Amino acid sequence: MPNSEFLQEAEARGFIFQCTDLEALDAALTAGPVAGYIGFDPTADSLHVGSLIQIMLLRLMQKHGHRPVALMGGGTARIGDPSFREEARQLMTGETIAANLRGIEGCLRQFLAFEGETGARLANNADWLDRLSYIDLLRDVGVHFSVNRMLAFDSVRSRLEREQGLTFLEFNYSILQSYDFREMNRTMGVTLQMGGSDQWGNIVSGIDLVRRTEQKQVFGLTTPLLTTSSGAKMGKSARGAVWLSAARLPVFEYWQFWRNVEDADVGRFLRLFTDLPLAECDRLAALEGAEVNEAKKILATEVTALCHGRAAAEEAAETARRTFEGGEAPAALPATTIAADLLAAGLPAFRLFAESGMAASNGEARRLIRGGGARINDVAVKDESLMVTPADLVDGAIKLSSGRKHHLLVRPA
Ligand SMILES: Nc1ncnc2c1ncn2[C@@H]1O[C@H](COP(=O)(O)OP(=O)(O)OP(=O)(O)O)[C@@H](O)[C@H]1O
Ligand SMILES: N[C@@H](Cc1ccc(O)cc1)C(=O)O
Repeated sequence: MPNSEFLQEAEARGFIFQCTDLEALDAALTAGPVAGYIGFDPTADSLHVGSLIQIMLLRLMQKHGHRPVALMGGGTARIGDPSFREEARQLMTGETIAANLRGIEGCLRQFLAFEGETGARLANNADWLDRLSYIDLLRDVGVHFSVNRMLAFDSVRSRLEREQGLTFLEFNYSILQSYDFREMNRTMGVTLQMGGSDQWGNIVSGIDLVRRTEQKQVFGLTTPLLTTSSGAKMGKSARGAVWLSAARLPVFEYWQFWRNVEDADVGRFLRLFTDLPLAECDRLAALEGAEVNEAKKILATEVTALCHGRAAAEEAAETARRTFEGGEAPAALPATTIAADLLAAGLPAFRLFAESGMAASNGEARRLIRGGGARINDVAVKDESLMVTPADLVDGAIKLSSGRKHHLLVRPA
């Protein structure tokens, strides 16, 4: 059991996968404030819930009096991290990277407090990587890297085994991430780098560089790579990524994503993604039967409040309550099923009305929608081609209404 409060809570909440030297890190954290960083490449203009565990870990550091540093990879995004990726990333233009940086900074600011003495820090590695000169870099840093060792990392193995391989551009990525660690150690006193378990190779390379050139011990800590209980990579839904920016994903849909998690995930997600005390997470995780749904609503509201503010989260919860619990009790409504793969692929609203039997044909469904008489989950359908996907499921069903009196619950089967 670690002595430092940060590691104790990180462990209890399920954040820790691997650490390069847990005992020594624990001693450093116990001795005083530690600065630790996590890097985020601006590969899109918003972060998604896959990065949320990393953001929550930075918050946890801050809570326990340590200094979190969020590094935006404005420089590394020009290369693209090949770790565990099947194919090279599309190269991005300078304008795209600049726009993405603004979006990502917005996401990070939603979660971390950057003000004041104990505030988090925000950095951009373009500030130092863009200035590097090739031969100097090779002599200063390249000399400490063993190609044999770089090729042995799991994160690049599958690429090396395949014909199209790994470009020399990508091969340089871990050198630059290692350079970041050393640079931030020198200028900001950063002694810890964290990240998802896919970052292990890059993190260990950085630790090695600091040890060789600075004769200092620094640390690496990785989180598990989150999947849902059914094995899907966390963060992606049938509609694509679950984005943290409201411009990309409306707050209500974000709330819904958390409301619809699998029963077995409720406790784990409460511990990782909310600030609720552990005892409360355990209590909610132990609920069974219909009560699990109450726990999921609390999860959805708490997670949404951290990302979008409490008022927006409460509003989403209230919209859901009105939509699904407002009118008739959903259990009392007639119900039918629709092929699960049809819904998984997404289908236009008019087809759902026709497929489910709420309208006799596609034509009748279109007329119903045009006439303003169709509602999905109690929200009027204005566009007959509105795509309906599993993200619209609430308690496993989609409520269709035709006029005021005719309702039908549609469940995937
Ligand atoms: N499902 C996940 N669970 C835990 N950590 C994750 C997950 N997805 C991403 N991360 C972590 O978040 C940080 C940023 O991830 P990354 O840049 O690979 O995401 P991405 O590029 O948006 O996703 P993808 O690789 O699917 O395109 C890294 O530290 C990574 O390890
Ligand atoms: N390589 C990380 C991002 C990152 C960039 C620079 C760093 O110094 C650290 C991490 C990723 O792909 O998620």
